[in-house]
Amino acid sequence: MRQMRLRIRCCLIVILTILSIIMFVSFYTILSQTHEIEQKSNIFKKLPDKRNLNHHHQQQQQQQHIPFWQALEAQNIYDINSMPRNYTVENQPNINDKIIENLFQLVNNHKLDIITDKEMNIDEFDQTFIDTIITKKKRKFNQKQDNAGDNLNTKRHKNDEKLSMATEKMISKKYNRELRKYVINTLWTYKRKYQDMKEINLADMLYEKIEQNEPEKLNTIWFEYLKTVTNLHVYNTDSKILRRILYRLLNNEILQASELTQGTQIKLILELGDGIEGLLKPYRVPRNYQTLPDHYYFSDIERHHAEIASFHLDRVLGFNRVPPIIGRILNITSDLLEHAVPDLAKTFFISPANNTCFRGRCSYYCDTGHAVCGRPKDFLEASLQILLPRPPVVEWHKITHPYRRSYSATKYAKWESNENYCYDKVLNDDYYHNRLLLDMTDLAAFDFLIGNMDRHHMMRISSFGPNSALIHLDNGRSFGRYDYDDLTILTPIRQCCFFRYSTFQRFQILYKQRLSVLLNRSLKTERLKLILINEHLIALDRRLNILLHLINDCVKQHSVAGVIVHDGI
Ligand SMILES: Nc1ncnc2c1ncn2[C@@H]1O[C@H](COP(=O)(O)OP(=O)(O)OP(=O)(O)O)[C@@H](O)[C@H]1O
Ligand SMILES: [Mn+2]
Repeated sequence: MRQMRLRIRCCLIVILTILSIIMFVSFYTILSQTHEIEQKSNIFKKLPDKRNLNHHHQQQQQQQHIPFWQALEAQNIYDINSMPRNYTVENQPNINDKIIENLFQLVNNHKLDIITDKEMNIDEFDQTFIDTIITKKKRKFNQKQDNAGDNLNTKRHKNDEKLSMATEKMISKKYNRELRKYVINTLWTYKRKYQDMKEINLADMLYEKIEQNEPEKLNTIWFEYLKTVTNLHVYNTDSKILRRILYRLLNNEILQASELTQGTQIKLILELGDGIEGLLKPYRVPRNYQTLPDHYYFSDIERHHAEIASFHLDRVLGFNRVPPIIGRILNITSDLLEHAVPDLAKTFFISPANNTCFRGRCSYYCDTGHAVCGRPKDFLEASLQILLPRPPVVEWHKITHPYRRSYSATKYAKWESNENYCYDKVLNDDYYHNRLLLDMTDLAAFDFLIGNMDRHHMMRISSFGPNSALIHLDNGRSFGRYDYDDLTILTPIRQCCFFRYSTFQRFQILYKQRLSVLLNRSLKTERLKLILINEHLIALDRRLNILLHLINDCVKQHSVAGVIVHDGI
């Protein structure tokens, strides 16, 4: 009997030991996985960003470990802990709220929205003066174009400086004044011409083509969405379709993945069924990664979260010119590799860390050293944007931005040295005597807020005809700095001193209700967490203030009616 008891006890002890070993092993495995997550931040602690070396010690103490249970919740745990959070803003502006309030009052007193043509408070411009000067200047400009070729080289740059100095002398301030009046007049004429025009939508425009070639697409959600893509915007906030199309982007099964060869950095086209095609840009860098100090805007890596944030900001600003986009988590193997066309499939591999990667074939960052890899294994965050119909179905206008940067480390663009550039090149050109001018200033305001220096072209659907809004594509190189506001992005507004009335009114509301609060609210609807870190939100409020100060400077110089234009849009 005693022996029996002893045996039972022994058995119990053995079972308990085995159980505790199993528990210990499984607990260790879970812990070590969390440890893997936390290790990343440790790596960054050992290798601080050079710019922040002086702050580094401080920040090291500030960085805290994220508890295990929080780590399970936060998908972007790498992002949250990966880099120092302390910073000082460079070129901090002198902001005065009173100036902004006064500006609002001044503009509101003008009641630009109810002024009729007759009451327009702009003096008659001198038509003959404009005519003679414009023809002269056009001839001169064409000559310059012919002489210098199309390259932005230093030699030409020096030449231009001489020429533009001469031009400036020849064409007096009077010319600029007359030209400004003339442009405002053309915009009023434009308004009169188009204000009663019905919006055109893509569904109506493409109906026959689709009925002939792919009639099955007429009953899709995609076709419903096309009804809301018009010459004025690429979605309708009031329509249920926006929610439905975002839902499809987020949840539809991926049927095929291929690489979009246009552009420089990796992006995939995903076929999503229901007629929908999506443009995917993958996770590349953490949310608080700042553009490397030695990188020009044209070397900067594209950020999927910047694309998503830009969509939300554009919507908050009331433009509705960024095609709908969502953040989505994908499985690299089952969502992408298993549906990849052969050319793309060839570029997949398993990394030494056992993560699935692909590198694609694009011209920038498409080598094994810069591959897109799962973190961990197959887990990939990406942005997915609806792909609008492209040529030959729909014709696009790709307009070289007059304020395009030089895309070279050694060369300058003309607008950088010629303060009269807007009058010389933009206001002078009847190509801009329509909505394009104020679309361009809208875009400059948008780009300044998001910190995008990479706006080399302006895109619009030309099939809509001349009254067609710009479409704000390609915002991946924005939100690169939160500690620096690049004032040169505002050059179109500073030099032209024009701004759209409706945009100004919207900005007034956003200023009063706080842009960062409204944007953050919009971002909360996103599935991916923490699209913009707080530092970027703070920067947005700061930049809106700077922009309003700039408009105030313009108004001081040219009066309200000479700057703020109500073009009916
Ligand atoms: N949502 C979209 N709908 C339709 N076409 C699109 C869309 N997004 C991008 N495109 C087309 O694909 C081209 C390349 O996309 P994007 O500009 O985002 O890539 P990129 O690598 O940044 O290009 P680049 O190097 O020229 O700046 C665009 O110029 C445009 O013609
Ligand atoms: Mn680009």
